[in-house]
Amino acid sequence: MMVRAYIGLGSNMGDPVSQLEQAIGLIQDSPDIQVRTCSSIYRSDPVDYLDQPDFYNMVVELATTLSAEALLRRCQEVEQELKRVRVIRYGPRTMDIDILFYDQLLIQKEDLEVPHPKMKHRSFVVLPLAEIVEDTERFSIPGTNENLCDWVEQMGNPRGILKLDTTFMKREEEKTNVENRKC
Ligand SMILES: Nc1ncnc2c1ncn2[C@@H]1O[C@H](COP(=O)(O)OP(=O)(O)OP(=O)(O)O)[C@@H](O)[C@H]1O
Ligand SMILES: Nc1nc2c(c(=O)[nH]1)N=C(CO)CN2
Repeated sequence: MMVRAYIGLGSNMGDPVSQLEQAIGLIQDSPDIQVRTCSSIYRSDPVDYLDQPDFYNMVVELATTLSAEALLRRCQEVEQELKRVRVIRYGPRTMDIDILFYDQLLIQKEDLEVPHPKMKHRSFVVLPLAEIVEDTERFSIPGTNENLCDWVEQMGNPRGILKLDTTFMKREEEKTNVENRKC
């Protein structure tokens, strides 16, 4: 059965923009996975562990016949192929891939929690997600009474995040507030 899934990608070591591009290429080349839509790339201040470079994040919509567990394994293989180095928890990494949503499923296993538990308050996930979801109000969050539009509204205008103009663009820009026009 073909299922819609959303993944979040992040990188803050090496050449993040090129690594995001490579990760999407590897995912697209996987049997049983199609890349449907990619958000813009967002550059943001690190959260949780602050003493590390800015992150480059994006969200991608997939169509897949893989189970959620098999999709997680494939995402972990792609992380490995990009030589992910992780020394410090929440610290710098060449590639981090999280499964945000897998259809409307609620999964609570030791090695896989979907919807991803931390994403609600992470502007670098919610904003790119809202960019590629057609109707944020109709996008309900499994396990809650909320929809994506509620999350966007609760977030207000987050600081320290910049949407890059072009996907896969390499340009240093001054960080400003991202204007939050969805909903
Ligand atoms: N939805 C999910 N997507 C990806 N990994 C998940 C998910 N839920 C649980 N995990 C588990 O998280 C484990 C550790 O992930 P990782 O090392 O990337 O954490 P982290 O990136 O440091 O922290 P964060 O959870 O804040 O992204 C993985 O081995 C995986 O089994
Ligand atoms: N801005 C930003 N900060 C982070 C990120 C990330 O992807 N983007 N990932 C982390 C580890 O999960 C910790 N902090």
